[in-house]
Amino acid sequence: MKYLLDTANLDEIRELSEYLPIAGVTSNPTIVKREGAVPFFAHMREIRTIIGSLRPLHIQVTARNYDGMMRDAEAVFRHVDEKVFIKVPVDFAGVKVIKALKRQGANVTATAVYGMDQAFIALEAGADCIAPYFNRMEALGVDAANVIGSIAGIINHYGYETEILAASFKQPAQIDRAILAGAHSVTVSPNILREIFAKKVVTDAIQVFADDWSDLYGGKMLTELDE
Ligand SMILES: O=C[C@H](O)COP(=O)(O)O
Repeated sequence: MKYLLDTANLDEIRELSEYLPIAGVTSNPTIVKREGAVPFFAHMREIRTIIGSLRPLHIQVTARNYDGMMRDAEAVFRHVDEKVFIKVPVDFAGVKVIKALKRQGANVTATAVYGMDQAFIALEAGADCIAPYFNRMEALGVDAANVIGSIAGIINHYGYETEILAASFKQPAQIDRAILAGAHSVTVSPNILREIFAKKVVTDAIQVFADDWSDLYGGKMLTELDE
């Protein structure tokens, strides 16, 4: 079970990967757009510097056809590095790209997955990761946990090495459901991750501990007590 950051914000990546067990970083063009028209490859190289070479960095192609997506992938390899997971939307052309990149030995993430049909084809095309869009499926009335559970079942049944990298979360409870359904990893925006720790019951409980300690020892910290 791994948590990735679904953001291109450098400050957030620095802080959250220092505090939380963050396994990598993902983005897509919409996420990059939130940072403004940054120098794209330099920005991605900076993310790589922050997370290091061992944690996966997923970067999405932007072209709409096979040749363009392959050129996008080559540009990412040239300007960032060859370990990047190339995120490829699972449309008709995207499946051809997934197959071709896997023949080259590249790391590939199949994205924009809204159902089992796309996921099963991406599995068979050899994708390393499949990114089902949890919240977007729920918004369509699809049982997202069931989709993830079914993909996980097929992966286990046939022995695929592909991992489910669940994406598109709008509430912490959706992350829980994706993991329980069988997602190997989840990619989550910084604000949703922070929400996990901002629950009032949690902050209240911790404050009571602090208040009780302060009452007991007249405001002295544990390290200020006599031996
Ligand atoms: O790259 C995939 C994103 O996780 C999609 O998230 P979103 O539904 O919040 O745009």
